[in-house]
Amino acid sequence: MENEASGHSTADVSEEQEETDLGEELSSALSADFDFLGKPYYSRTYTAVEGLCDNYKLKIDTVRVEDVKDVKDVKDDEDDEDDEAVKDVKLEFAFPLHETYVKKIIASASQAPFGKGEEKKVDKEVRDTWEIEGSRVSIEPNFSYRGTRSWSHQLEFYVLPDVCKGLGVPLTMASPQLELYKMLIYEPGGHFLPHQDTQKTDGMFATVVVVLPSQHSGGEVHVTHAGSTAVLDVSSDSKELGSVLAWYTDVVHEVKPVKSGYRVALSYNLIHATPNKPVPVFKTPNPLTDDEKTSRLRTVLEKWSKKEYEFRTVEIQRSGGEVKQPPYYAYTLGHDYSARDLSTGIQCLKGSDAHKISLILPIAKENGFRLGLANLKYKRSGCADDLYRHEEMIEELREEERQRRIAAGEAEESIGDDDFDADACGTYSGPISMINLDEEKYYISNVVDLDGKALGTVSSAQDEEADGRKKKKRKIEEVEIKHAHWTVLPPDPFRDAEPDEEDYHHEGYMGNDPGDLTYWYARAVLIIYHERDEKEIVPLLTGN
Ligand SMILES: O=C(O)CCC(=O)C(=O)O
Ligand SMILES: [Fe+2]
Repeated sequence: MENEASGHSTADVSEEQEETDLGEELSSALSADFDFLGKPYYSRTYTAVEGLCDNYKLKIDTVRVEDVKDVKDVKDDEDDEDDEAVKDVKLEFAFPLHETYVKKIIASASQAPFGKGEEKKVDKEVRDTWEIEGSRVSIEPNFSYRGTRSWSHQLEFYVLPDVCKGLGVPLTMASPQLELYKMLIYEPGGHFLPHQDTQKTDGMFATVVVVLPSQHSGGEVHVTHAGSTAVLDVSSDSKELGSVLAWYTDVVHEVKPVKSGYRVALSYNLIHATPNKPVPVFKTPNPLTDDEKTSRLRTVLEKWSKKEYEFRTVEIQRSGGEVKQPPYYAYTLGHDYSARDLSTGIQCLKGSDAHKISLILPIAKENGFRLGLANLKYKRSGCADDLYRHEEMIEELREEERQRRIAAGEAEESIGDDDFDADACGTYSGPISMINLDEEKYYISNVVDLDGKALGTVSSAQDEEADGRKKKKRKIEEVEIKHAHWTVLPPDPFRDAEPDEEDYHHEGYMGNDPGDLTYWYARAVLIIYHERDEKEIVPLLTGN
């Protein structure tokens, strides 16, 4: 669509060159759905070399004896302080967990209930599992191996990155947190029928289970998502090796009965840690792989970097001058961000935008491109269809009056202008649309780099030094984007959007002029340009 924002009417310009397709190719590469990264569930066994649980010991605080009826054999050597029926026994076990150890652990465990929220039930048909509160369980380095790092280090450096990658959790977000919920022990026959996990705390979006080294067979987890089921079976190396299982909370899962041995696991809640950001959800796969999508973008940027695309030049016939396409693009993002958000740079980005830009950034950097963020405003103004609407309204009222007269048996159904007072009907106040587009303009403001620093400013220290007048000048208002039909991607991004604001003026229906209608749309954009063009680009984007 040709538009006023170019500053020239179509009659003034003629295309001088073949249309370049950089804008089109870039738009298509950037519009790819980069969201497919993972699966709704994940499992892996850590190798002997990785030794997830080697050199660690399991430590359990047994409960106060008086609180537990069926505690079997937790008695410690240094026995009772008489009437205080309190035992604060700490049990410690090295891995792998032998049967005798597990029996001791079970002695201070209780039957795990199931159910939603407050309503918890124990029913061994549904769930036959022993459990111990997470707060009573810890894994610590075994004293004899001094160099061993903390268990939380193992979680942070092995388990969490693996699980996030497996589940496709965008890595630009602050890492989600693993919070120990329960220790679970399955004896032979132990199982849990199909269910979904409830969200136990705010921001919880997945369950992570660390299956500790303890020999068993059976106890595989069947996970079902979108109609297909997979089996997560980590029992074969369970004697020596630790494993991890994970699934999003909307995945239905079942723990099949343990056939032999003991399945001992730590269940963790995986909690989204970034405030005000959407909780990760599993995205439906897109037919193109991520690699294909990123390599398509890489190809476009490499070609652009090597100047293999022509930017457009048009001749202004009347003056004989020339208009050149500015060498940058503004690609509309999925979410909107305030100026304040943008001042934090890449950190403000939400969900799919965060993910997309984190993938684009290294490719852009490699090829000498700079990325920025900005607010984009789009204004469309034209004529309102108020005259037609008003006319329609009068027609409807006339028809109602005609029907009334027929029903009342009044002589004539035809109503002339004279016996129907249109003025008395008031003004039309229903919905109004635009019937004639007179002008459209795009404006850009708050252009920042990915650190949130305003484009064209040198450093915040220099900002401080600048006198008031200079500062004011730096405070960039809105700059009109000339040739927006070349620069803004994807083309015509607001075609199907609802306006964010609407402005309507009319003179009253007695005049013959329709009202003026203006629609405003706002979105954030990703700015992309080659570093060699920075000098040319900055004034265009900042007005300075
Ligand atoms: O033991 C497991 O692997 C999973 C247990 C489970 O599904 C649960 O605690 O909700
Ligand atoms: Fe579960």
